[in-house]
Amino acid sequence: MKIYDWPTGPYPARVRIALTEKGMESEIAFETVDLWKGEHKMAGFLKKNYSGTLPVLELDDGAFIAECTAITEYFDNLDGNPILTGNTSREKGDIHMMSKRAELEVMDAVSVYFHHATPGLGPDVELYQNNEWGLRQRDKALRGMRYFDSVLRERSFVAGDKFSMADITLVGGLIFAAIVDLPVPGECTALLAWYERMKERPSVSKQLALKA
Ligand SMILES: N[C@@H](CCC(=O)N[C@@H](CS)C(=O)NCC(=O)O)C(=O)O
Repeated sequence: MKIYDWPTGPYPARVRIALTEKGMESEIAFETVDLWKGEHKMAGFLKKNYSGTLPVLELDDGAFIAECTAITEYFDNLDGNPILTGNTSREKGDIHMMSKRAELEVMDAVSVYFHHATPGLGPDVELYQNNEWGLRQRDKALRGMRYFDSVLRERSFVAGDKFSMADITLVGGLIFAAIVDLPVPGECTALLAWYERMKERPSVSKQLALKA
């Protein structure tokens, strides 16, 4: 199996963290696609992933799976021990909901801020930018951080009492926020404490040690 990615990219980080949690990294070959050169928007890559984003998993039969959540689910179920995406219907529902929420309210919002209200990947790649939309999404991300702070005041992990894909998604959001200099508001003490705990996990610390 092969993953097309950008090693320090915040979305690819989610899949790399999941692979380390599953102990599966050695089973995967990684191929870098240069975001700064816009290689992810070129015709050859768009055949692999219509959305023109990283990461993308290529299976041994030549099929492609895009989207961090889909790739994580695929790996998590390969060994019949889905520790990241849930065993029971209830766990699966809670994890899916909270992971989606971490994407919508934090990670994707930070991404829109990066692509629209900062230079993003540069003028050759960012063909349309809307500063006002980007700034609104920055504010949405900050509201999302406050929401997750309230969640983490009540529980140890994003989707309940166990580490899951939902934690990985929120970690990805905070990795991206740090890249774009969007700090977690200081009053979000539960979110900040949770993030410190996440950084103690080998999967997360290994990812954070990678340098751009
Ligand atoms: N919904 C996608 C988003 C992936 C994504 O935005 N990846 C970033 C890499 S860090 C990317 O390809 N950005 C380039 C762009 O949007 O032009 C997923 O979860 O995999």
